Amino acid sequence: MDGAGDAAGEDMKAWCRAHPKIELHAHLNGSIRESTLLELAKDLGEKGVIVFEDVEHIITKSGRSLPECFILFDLFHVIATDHNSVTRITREVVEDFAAENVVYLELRTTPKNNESKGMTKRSYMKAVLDGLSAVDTVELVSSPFGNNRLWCTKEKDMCSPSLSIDRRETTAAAMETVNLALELRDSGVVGIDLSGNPLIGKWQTFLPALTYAREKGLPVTIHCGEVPNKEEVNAILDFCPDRIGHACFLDEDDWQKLKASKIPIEICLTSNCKTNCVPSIKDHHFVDLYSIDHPMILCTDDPGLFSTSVSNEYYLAASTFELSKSEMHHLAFIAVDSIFADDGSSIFWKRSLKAMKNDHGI
Ligand SMILES: CNc1ncnc2c1ncn2[C@@H]1O[C@H](COP(=O)(O)O)[C@@H](O)[C@H]1O
Ligand SMILES: [Zn+2]
Repeated sequence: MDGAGDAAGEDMKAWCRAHPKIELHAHLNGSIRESTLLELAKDLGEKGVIVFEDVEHIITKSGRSLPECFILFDLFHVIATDHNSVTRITREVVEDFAAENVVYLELRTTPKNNESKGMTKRSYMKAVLDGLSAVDTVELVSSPFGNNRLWCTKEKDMCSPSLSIDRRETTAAAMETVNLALELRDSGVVGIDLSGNPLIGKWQTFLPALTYAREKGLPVTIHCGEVPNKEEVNAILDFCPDRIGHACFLDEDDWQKLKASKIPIEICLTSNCKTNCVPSIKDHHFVDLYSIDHPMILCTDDPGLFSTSVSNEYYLAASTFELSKSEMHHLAFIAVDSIFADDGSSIFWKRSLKAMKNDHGI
């Protein structure tokens, strides 16, 4: 790239970082700072719970296949699953998103039982909610429009948690998670996610809990087509979730169904590339979906695990698909239509972004 190209790239990078953004697909334990993971692992090493030297290189390794990611998550859960560390990582993760001008964050996490730490799904979620309350005000990057206006003055309120069902769980355990989510609605929980190793578990196991969530008015998002599984993709599309994540391995007839359904898709460019779910970013299904205006949201999936950020995902989209600032602005803005928070806050965020649009004539 020549000097002018470099400068344009740097300008777009700064613009993507400073632009107000919405993140709708991030897993708490996939978003932990590497420095925190290393520190917690070192502590456990000193206590003799793990051998630090054995895990250090696994934590810092950058390229990982999809199966390797799930081995790593099991390690993260050993390192980070006690109440205090859950509270700490939640606070840090939200502050990190806020620091790059994420104005609304749906952070999902799998409530966990861990008898050895006296942890139940409920106490795990209490630790997460404590972390949200402990979020400090973050100094936001300045606006891309030359003033220093803050778009999110109360970072504490920017995060709406969702509860994940892990594909390793039974129907009863999935049901317990949905009941917990319903119980915690007043504390800000906004939805249910189905995630976990896509090679494990059967759709029929989770369907009763997902149907129950829907009956109770709790929005549902589902990891769909992360590996080829036509039968399941079909069943998910028939269920018609409020959003889906990934959508990498779909046959032509599934694509037609998905496009007709207008179900918003959480797009995770780096995650899909690093786990070899797509051959390269330029071959990503984003291109086809963008050309027909299908609702999409640029997301990170696991910013810690994949060394990325929402700003970086925006920059990747802008630079790979040659999108202008105004096209990127449109992409950031339409994400508001897919958030799970109730109408009031949805309208609020929409207004914030609209005000910016009017003020700056974008
Ligand atoms: C890479 N693509 C992915 N596909 C499917 N599930 C994923 C995932 N990335 C993360 N998770 C799910 O999120 C958990 C970690 O966060 P929490 O402990 O819930 O906060 C993982 O154990 C897995 O169940
Ligand atoms: Zn995910």
